[in-house]
Amino acid sequence: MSKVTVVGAGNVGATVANVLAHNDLVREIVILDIKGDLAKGKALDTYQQAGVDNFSTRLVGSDDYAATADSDIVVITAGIPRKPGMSRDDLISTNAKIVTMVTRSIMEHSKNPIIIVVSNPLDVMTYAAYKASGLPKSRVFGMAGILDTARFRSFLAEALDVSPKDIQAMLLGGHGDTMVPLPRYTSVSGIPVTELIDADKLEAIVDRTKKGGGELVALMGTSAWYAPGAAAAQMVASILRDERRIFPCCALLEGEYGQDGLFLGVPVKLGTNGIEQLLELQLNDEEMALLNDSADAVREVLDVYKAMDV
Ligand SMILES: NC(=O)C1=CN([C@@H]2O[C@H](COP(=O)(O)OP(=O)(O)OC[C@H]3O[C@@H](n4cnc5c(N)ncnc54)[C@H](O)[C@@H]3O)[C@@H](O)[C@H]2O)C=CC1
Ligand SMILES: O=C([O-])CC(=O)C(=O)O
Repeated sequence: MSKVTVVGAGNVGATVANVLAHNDLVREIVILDIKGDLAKGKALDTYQQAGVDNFSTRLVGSDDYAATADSDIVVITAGIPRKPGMSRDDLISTNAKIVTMVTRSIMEHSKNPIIIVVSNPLDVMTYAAYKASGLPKSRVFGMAGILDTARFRSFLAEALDVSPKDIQAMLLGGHGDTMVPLPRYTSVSGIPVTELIDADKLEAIVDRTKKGGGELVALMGTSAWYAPGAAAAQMVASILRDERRIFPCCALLEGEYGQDGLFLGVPVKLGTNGIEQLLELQLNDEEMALLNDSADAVREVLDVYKAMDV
């Protein structure tokens, strides 16, 4: 049994902790937030759910990094979420400082954790955590692709009147409106999705997926948390159980997909050591062009980060 720290006791962080506690595969979850009482309250509330839902995971809330000592996995959700009218990239000046500071503090108390970044703008915040941690690339990666494919799958399930469980999908690129859902790698119980739905309808669903985060921000005035929190918890579970599941995650590319020195969403295998393998798909020209556009969009934000003094 292991120890997991979730940094940020807000909407996403509290959901990650809650879902993970229900999985009952972690000895202790520490929720850390600059708002110490909020962290303590969310931890206490979730632990009081243990008697109702029958799990053994202990939960501790704190604003002191000493409580995070010897964490096996750290999920970073600290930072501001966007409001209607903002893009994820607008969060960079605030969140780059937060993610960098959080990562340094974590590394003072845990020698060799696996870090999963959730804070936005995701691809660049994952880069920031990688740089601040000094950890190998297999141990620092970001959550976005599970969420984005889950949205794609839910829209397809609704359109086809089938269960989202039976839809397998893949998606590449940055966690922004340039993300690249891949219909050619999407199937319903093994049946290519392109055989089941009109091209026009599929295109509309791809477009809705790309803007899926913004749709929720417009509805709620802040960004989503249930699906994002569950997605990050699913990554933790694959690592702790050494399930070796293949998920689209934000990973450092060093030549793969023609990109170098950029964190971008690609399929990876998650096991005990973090990223056990990065899979390179045989993309056609159109898919590759879309991925290159997405990489260019991420690189623009990365350049802003690199020019910052964090
Ligand atoms: N990668 C993805 O797919 C998703 C990313 N996000 C991102 O996750 C982040 C968190 O979103 P929410 O939980 O909705 O926000 P929230 O505002 O509910 O919670 C953020 C928490 O971070 C804490 N915090 C701020 N600075 C801190 C610091 N230096 N140390 C420790 N804690 C600190 C705040 O006190 C707050 O409790 C946002 O940046 C959001 O854009 C949200 C959904 C999906
Ligand atoms: O849209 C946002 O700002 C939060 C996020 O990344 C998502 O829900 O996909």
